Amino acid sequence: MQVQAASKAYHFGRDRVRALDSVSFSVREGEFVSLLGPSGCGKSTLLWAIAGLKALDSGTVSLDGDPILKPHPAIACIFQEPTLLPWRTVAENIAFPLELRRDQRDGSKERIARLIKRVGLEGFERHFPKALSGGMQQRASIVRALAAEPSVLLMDEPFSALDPFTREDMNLLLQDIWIETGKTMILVTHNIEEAVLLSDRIVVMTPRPGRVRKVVEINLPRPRTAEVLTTPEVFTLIAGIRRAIAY
Ligand SMILES: Nc1ncnc2c1ncn2[C@@H]1O[C@H](COP(=O)(O)OP(=O)(O)OP(=O)(O)O)[C@@H](O)[C@H]1O
Repeated sequence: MQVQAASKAYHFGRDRVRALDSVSFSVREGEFVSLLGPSGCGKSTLLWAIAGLKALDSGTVSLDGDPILKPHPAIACIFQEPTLLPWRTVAENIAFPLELRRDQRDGSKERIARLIKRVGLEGFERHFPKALSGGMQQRASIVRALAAEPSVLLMDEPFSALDPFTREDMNLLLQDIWIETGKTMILVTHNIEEAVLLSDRIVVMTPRPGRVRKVVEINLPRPRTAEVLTTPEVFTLIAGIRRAIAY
């Protein structure tokens, strides 16, 4: 995945907000990269452009050399809100994107059943979303996103509406899924600890206009647990990232 000189401004009336200014970075296949920065630095704008859901003013996004100008079957997204359809059961919600694409590949049912079990939703397939907790709804969103076997998973603050304990559980689940599936993952977050726990590299962004301030490699062994965040080495790392954001 390649982002090259991505720029975008929003206009409303006579005002103009430069959301992104010549942002460039690349993500290797199978890599976990976080886009980290304060509110308003253009993280969501950038992620939506990578998803093919928002047009850039200039610059390009490409996957294996193909320009991304509209949603791409190899790229799936998970948003802050679970966005499950309230009138469909968990199983029907998960199958929905495949239905829309008329994707009837052999083994979809088995794959979905395996994923449901993997995220701990076995037994809840016939429940409606409102009967599930926020964490369970996001588990269903993860399965829905993975059901069509994308190669890239984009996530826009997927756990920020959850309580801290559930959030930690979800982070560890996501790490396990990343290790098991080897998918390329790009996470938007403003939580430094979350970014350090999960990422191979963190792209630290500046606010208005959003630019790349620095790219930080996280060379901690995996699988990582929350304890990794309490070591002096990681403490220093987090302080450095915090300084980079504040400066
Ligand atoms: N549709 C829009 N119209 C006008 N301005 C917008 C629009 N969407 C975003 N912006 C502005 O562009 C800038 C970047 O917004 P964006 O949502 O991409 O940032 P963000 O880093 O994801 O913020 P947050 O962490 O608060 O979600 C902000 O200043 C925001 O106010």
